[in-house]
Amino acid sequence: MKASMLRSAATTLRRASSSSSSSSSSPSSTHLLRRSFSSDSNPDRKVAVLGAAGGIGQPLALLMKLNPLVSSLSLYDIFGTPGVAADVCHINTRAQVAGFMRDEQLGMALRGADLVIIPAGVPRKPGMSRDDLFNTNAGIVKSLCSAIAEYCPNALVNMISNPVNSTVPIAAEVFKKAGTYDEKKLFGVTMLDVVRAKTFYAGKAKVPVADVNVPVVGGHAGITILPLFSHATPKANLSDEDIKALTKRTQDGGTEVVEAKAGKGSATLSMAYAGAIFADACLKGLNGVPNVVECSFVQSTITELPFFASKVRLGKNGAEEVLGLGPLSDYEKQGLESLMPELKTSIEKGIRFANQ
Ligand SMILES: NC(=O)C1=CN([C@@H]2O[C@H](COP(=O)(O)OP(=O)(O)OC[C@H]3O[C@@H](n4cnc5c(N)ncnc54)[C@H](O)[C@@H]3O)[C@@H](O)[C@H]2O)C=CC1
Ligand SMILES: O=C([O-])CC(=O)C(=O)O
Repeated sequence: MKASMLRSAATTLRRASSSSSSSSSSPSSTHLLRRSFSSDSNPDRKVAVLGAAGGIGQPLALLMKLNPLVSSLSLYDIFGTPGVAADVCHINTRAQVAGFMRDEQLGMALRGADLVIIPAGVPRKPGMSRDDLFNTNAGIVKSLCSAIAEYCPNALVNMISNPVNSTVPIAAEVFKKAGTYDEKKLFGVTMLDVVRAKTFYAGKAKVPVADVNVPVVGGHAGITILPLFSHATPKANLSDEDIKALTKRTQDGGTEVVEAKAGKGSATLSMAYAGAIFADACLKGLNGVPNVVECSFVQSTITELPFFASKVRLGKNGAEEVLGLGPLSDYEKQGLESLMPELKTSIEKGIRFANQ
């Protein structure tokens, strides 16, 4: 790629990144590209991706390889990882890449990891809900989390596998049983909801997308996804109808992609982007960068539910602070009330499964 083309790609990505909900400058693939060519002065960090040969796993592996905060990138799947690792490792950036396949190599993939990202499991087809994935993905997540407890109990875990509203509680229970649970280190990745809310808001409000911040709270399925457009910046004078339409589109964003892919899976590229941004925020937190704030589904006391997505301050130990919801509009209050029963059921389903 010519230097001018690279500069232009980096500029586009930098603009996208500056719209993060972080109260400081948030990371992004912008950074990932721009800083790929800078010095290796950051501390060593090992990142493991479980499900690395999949639709999300492959582009996520690429984006993590571009991240200068990563010194070691471990790619694990039940098949296909030697090819993905051979491909990605030719990129002339800092991270040393290794591919691992099948159960017997899972320990090696995980040992020493600072951050484990889990996009392993089946995606939706049209007509399915995320909860329809539970029967397959719950078992996958449970066994991967048992291995994390054994081989890298101190790692941060970024859970992408659906249904996130249940897989995060499953992971928590597995870690509790193993005696390794630290609520600060377990994150359900809801960043794609934030990415979508920002994109849709910018389009409707006609403001530069790079400047937009929108927190998204609750969970990660249908009405449990609650974008707080009353907190959106820059402020815009949108009608109640506009806000309703934006909320619905954000809640149905995953389904929009599932239907467009017509049986070939769900969001992969936008999810890899969102996952890479969230992982980068976690690494920045671990490295002591101040004021890194992103939304995530975490153990929480801000509502009566044990897990809830909201803004989280990331630090050296993971989730240093779970931020409250702040004032809500009447429409958001209604949305919050409506989502609680469904989210409660999904959380309890995960906890029950893990304790069977
Ligand atoms: N949190 C979020 O916002 C989003 C979550 N997702 C979820 O991410 C998951 C993955 O989606 P895709 O990558 O599109 O699916 P995919 O089917 O393309 O890839 C999944 C990968 O997981 C691997 N896998 C299966 N069992 C495994 C195990 N025990 N250990 C390691 N790897 C294993 C498969 O071999 C495959 O390569 C799905 O559950 C999907 O619903 C998707 C989009 C957004
Ligand atoms: O909709 C799905 O099944 C995948 C997903 O979680 C999303 O795209 O938000």
